[in-house]
Amino acid sequence: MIPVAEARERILSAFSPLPAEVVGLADGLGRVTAEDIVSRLTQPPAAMSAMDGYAVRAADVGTVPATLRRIGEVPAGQSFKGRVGAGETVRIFTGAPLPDGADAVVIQEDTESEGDAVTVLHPVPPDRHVRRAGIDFKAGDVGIPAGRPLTARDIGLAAAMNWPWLRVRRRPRVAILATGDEIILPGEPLGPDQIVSSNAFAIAGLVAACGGVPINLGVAGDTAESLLHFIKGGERADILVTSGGASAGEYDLVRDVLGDRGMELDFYKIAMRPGKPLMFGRLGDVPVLGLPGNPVSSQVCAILFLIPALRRLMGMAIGSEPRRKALLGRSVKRNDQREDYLRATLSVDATGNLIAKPFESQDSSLLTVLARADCLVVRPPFAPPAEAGDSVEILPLGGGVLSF
Ligand SMILES: Nc1nc2c(c(=O)[nH]1)N[C@H]1C(S)=C(S)[C@@H](COP(=O)(O)OP(=O)(O)OC[C@H]3O[C@@H](n4cnc5c(N)ncnc54)[C@H](O)[C@@H]3O)O[C@H]1N2
Ligand code: MOO
Repeated sequence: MIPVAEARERILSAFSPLPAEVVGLADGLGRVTAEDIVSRLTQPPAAMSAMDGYAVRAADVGTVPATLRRIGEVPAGQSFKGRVGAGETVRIFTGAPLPDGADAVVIQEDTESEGDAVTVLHPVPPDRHVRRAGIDFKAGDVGIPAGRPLTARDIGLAAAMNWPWLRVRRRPRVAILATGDEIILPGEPLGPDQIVSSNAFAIAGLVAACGGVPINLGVAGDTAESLLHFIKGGERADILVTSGGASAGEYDLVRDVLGDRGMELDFYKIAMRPGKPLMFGRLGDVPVLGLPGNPVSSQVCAILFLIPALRRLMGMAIGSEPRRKALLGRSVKRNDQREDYLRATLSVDATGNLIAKPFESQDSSLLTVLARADCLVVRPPFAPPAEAGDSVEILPLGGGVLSF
């Protein structure tokens, strides 16, 4: 059994960023930038009015009331051809360029006008209600760095920087194969002793949520023939993920069958609970991640190992997962040699502390517990017993809220 951190490193070292592709801006949401997005323009391109009112020379309205002569107007999208001289003003609108000579804008509510005479009732300092050229960004500025999954806000910024298309990483194709004679698909007629496949669907959801393309290969039976037949569908994938058939029984064939087929095994078995019989190897050009069959083991391993692999394929930085600290909501026993990932709820107590309360049962078959968990409490190998109130490390789980 190798430690969790080593398994993660070995998996990561098998992946490098996928080639880039060009997508239309509107299709960029969630895609990962393959290069810095550099502005093609300066924004605003010139000094602009932030208000509807009058462009003035601040020096002219230091003492009020001050009556100025209106010499023209400038709506947004046009520019004033002349120059504002002493005692003069130009009617201006929000988003219009400030005329030469003016250095401030008086909002129209602070003026009275009669014919060409505009009386300013309140003084303004230079630059009041003026947005100077380039205060948002300048041509050549990096707006969005490479390796960032694009939010709706980023798309808006890229559009403002005048990009109709973007270079992003190709989405990783993840072939997912469930295994087991007892496994059927949701909705199929259910025979006695059969189990409905949840793993492949949960993994597919995770892949899609992370920006990958899940390819569901179906369910292989517990024979070499069946496995070999089904894995063919994974040939053009960026990674093949299997679920089940990973442990010690006579029907747990994945490692042996893929081995006979030429898979180079990198490692098998890690010091982790749930997820001990994790396997990683390479079949031809395709990395293979063999997840255990137990549903919680399968999903927790996908969170810990498949997500970082996808991030690397998409050229994203691989930091450590977003781990945080919380206080235990109940006591836990000493840990053995396997790093433990306990399913737990998160809440905030009356004094504002984050409380992680592990579920009483941590059996790796319990899908209800996993679905209701807000985080995983990480217990290092050989951690001593811990009491309610002790500080622990947690790995928050995403909760159905779209990131925008
Ligand atoms: N003698 C030993 N037995 C087991 C060991 C061991 O070290 N020695 N390890 C245990 C651990 S830990 C795990 S985890 C499981 C992993 O088993 P497999 O990967 O071989 O998985 P299966 O036997 O195929 O299935 C286990 C369990 O999960 C259900 N399953 C399988 N696929 C799916 C699916 N797609 N959707 C939902 N549920 C699925 C399957 O019906 C079984 O109940 O092995 C222990 N045994
Ligand atoms: O590792 Mo198994 O995943 O303990 O159930």
